[in-house]
Amino acid sequence: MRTNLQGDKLAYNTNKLSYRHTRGNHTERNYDKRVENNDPSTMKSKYEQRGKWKDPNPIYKELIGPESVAAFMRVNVQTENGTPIKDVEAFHFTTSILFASSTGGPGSGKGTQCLKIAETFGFDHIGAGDLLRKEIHSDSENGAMIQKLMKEGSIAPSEVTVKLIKKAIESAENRKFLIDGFPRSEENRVAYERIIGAEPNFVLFFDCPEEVMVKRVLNRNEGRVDDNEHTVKERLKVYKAITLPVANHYAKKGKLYKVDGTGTQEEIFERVRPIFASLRYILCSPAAMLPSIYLHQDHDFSELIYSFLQLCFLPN
Ligand SMILES: Nc1ncnc2c1ncn2[C@@H]1O[C@H](COP(=O)(O)OP(=O)(O)O)[C@@H](O)[C@H]1O
Ligand SMILES: O=c1ccn([C@@H]2O[C@H](COP(=O)(O)OP(=O)(O)O)[C@@H](O)[C@H]2O)c(=O)[nH]1
Repeated sequence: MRTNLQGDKLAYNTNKLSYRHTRGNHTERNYDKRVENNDPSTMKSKYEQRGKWKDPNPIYKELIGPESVAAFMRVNVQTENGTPIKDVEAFHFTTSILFASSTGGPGSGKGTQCLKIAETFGFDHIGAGDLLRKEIHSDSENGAMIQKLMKEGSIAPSEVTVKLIKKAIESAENRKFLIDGFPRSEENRVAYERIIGAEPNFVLFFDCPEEVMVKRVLNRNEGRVDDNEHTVKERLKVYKAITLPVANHYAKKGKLYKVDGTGTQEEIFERVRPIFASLRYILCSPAAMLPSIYLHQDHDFSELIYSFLQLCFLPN
């Protein structure tokens, strides 16, 4: 038995801190058993023996980094009688910032779906094209140049777009961003990583046949300078030559989530929803995730969490 700074009796020694448990006993024997059962390597081999082990979905590997898990532990470690241990480093909780991106051809439905995602799952929606259009209408020094490039179906200089995205991120209160229609080129991607200092945690890709995209663009009717037959042809060329390779880059990293972009808006959203539904559970309610797992100070918690997620929430 040890005491902390407030004089509370700690249930176990420092590397056996008890984790608040809604059921069961906090006896030392019970605790040891639980540590053994929930130890990542034990857990993995147990499920491997049963032929049930699958590598976790890469989305979650990205999201639940050791940093957020460590913070999670600090907040939740408690004494035997349930009062928080106050000499544990800090009581703040920091979830990793989540950056999601969407890509796909013009008219593939990115904007429409991203708005629904943002509304349903509490993301800040940052439309790269929207930011550029605002810039055109704000009479900024770059406005005329951006308008010319848009009309040609080309891509604006990366520095300009990334700085606008950065500003939008900085002025948002949220920690979850959905950056729509970006990155559109390899140069965009590199500039984003350099200026923002992060890469998207995952990228949604709306897969849509060309004729469907063209039809949607020509019916968009929002008065855009680039929604005409000539420009849409140019945009499709740019998309195939310059944007698709970036999507392939993310695919190789296991970050690309391809969504069939045909059908009604509702049908598409039902394909997107499961991806974000499980994310929401993880991001909004980390404390709800691990009600019965004891944590061991020296462990790499991320593996433990991956195992848990894999067993409980992931469909495959
Ligand atoms: N599933 C859909 N079926 C029919 N029209 C759609 C669908 N999704 C979006 N649209 C319409 O098609 C146009 C292009 O969609 P948008 O979301 O702006 O695409 P993107 O952002 O990829 O260019 C818009 O007018 C939108 O209302
Ligand atoms: O990161 C971006 C996003 C958009 N655009 C420009 O804005 C236009 C419209 O893009 P948006 O995503 O709004 O529409 P979409 O092409 O998907 O219909 C593109 O063709 C580009 O000219 C750009 O240069 N960089």
